[in-house]
Amino acid sequence: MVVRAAVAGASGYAGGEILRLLLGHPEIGIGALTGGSNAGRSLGELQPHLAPLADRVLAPTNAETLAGHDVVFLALPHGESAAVAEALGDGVLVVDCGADFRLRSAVDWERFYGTPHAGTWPYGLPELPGCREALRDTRRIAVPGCYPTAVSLALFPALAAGLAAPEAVVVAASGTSGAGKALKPHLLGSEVMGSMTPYGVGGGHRHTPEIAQNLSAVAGEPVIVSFTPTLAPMPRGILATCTVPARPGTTAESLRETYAKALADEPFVHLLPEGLWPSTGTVLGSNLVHLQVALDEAAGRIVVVSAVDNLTKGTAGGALQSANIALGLPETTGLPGAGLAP
Ligand SMILES: NC(=O)C1=CN([C@@H]2O[C@H](COP(=O)(O)OP(=O)(O)OC[C@H]3O[C@@H](n4cnc5c(N)ncnc54)[C@H](OP(=O)(O)O)[C@@H]3O)[C@@H](O)[C@H]2O)C=CC1
Ligand SMILES: CC(=O)N[C@@H](CCC(=O)OP(=O)(O)O)C(=O)O
Repeated sequence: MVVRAAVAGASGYAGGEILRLLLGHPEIGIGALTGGSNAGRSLGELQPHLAPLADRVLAPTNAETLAGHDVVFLALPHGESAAVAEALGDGVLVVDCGADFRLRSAVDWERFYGTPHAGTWPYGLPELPGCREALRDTRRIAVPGCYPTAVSLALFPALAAGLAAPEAVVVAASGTSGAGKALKPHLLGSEVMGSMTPYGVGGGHRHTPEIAQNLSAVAGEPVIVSFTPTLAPMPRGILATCTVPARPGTTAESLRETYAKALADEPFVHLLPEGLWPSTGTVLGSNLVHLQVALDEAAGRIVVVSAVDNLTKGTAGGALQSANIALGLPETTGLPGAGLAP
């Protein structure tokens, strides 16, 4: 075991998923585990599914408890990462699952998060053009938001190939774990079970500028994004339905060929066989992204549907995939390439 990793926020959903994946990673050993209000409690009490780590006690989250590791995964609320990362020094690989270092625009950051912008780190979505190269040898990684992962991977091939005009409309459903483990009154079982509702409607969701940033970079021009998230009565998973206007000359064949070519070498992002549509169930617990494309000729729009597990490829798996690249390991090491079915 050559690499030692600490996980801050080990009592949360994202931290727990990072640990589940690290338990199966042959090159990374698990060092310190830290929490916030749960510091001092054992992981067995908090994350009983992580049986091999049941006796590990959570330390408080600070520079002392996180020091002495090669990699530190931060799975903390927004705004908590900058101070911790600064105290860790430049030689440590810091992988931040929070939003703090994702956006390039300080104006967008302040508008959507309401605090001063901490900075911008290499973006942990290797499949986006240019991102994989920027992750090699970096010591800082900003893990994308779960919706931006699902949406950016769905639309980048069409925009990069010039098949689509730069106006995306996205409606995406997420499982409740996307909101984290802390108690939220609108997320009680009786509010969520058997019911669906949108939120952040009208451009208010903080993932809107992150999606626009990613798509604009691949399109080479500003992409306007209308994004409507919805909450679905399931613990995990995102299903994103994304549409963009088809440019004249785009055909169903050219669309399919473009996606097949763009994704041919990707280990985790798969264009499903024709006629088969993505479902959250089939990617559950895996680092997979399933896509399907169609040309709606009557509406003149390209339709792309993507499915990801928000906690795996949408957070912890994406974090580990990017960390593998930064550490010089094969990108797929320790990552589940198959989902659970049924
Ligand atoms: N859930 C998801 O699908 C996704 C999450 N993320 C990001 O990952 C990060 C973690 O999210 P998630 O796991 O869902 O959230 P949770 O609420 O489940 O977990 C939050 C974790 O942070 C700890 N924590 C809270 N406040 C503090 C503090 N002030 N100082 C130190 N530790 C603290 C908590 O500790 P304790 O419980 O001990 O108080 C807990 O371990 C967030 O930035 C989130 O945006 C990113 C993509 C998707
Ligand atoms: C269902 C749900 O509430 N999902 C979260 C997104 C989770 C995510 O990607 O997280 P961060 O950008 O916060 O890291 C939300 O909409 O705020």
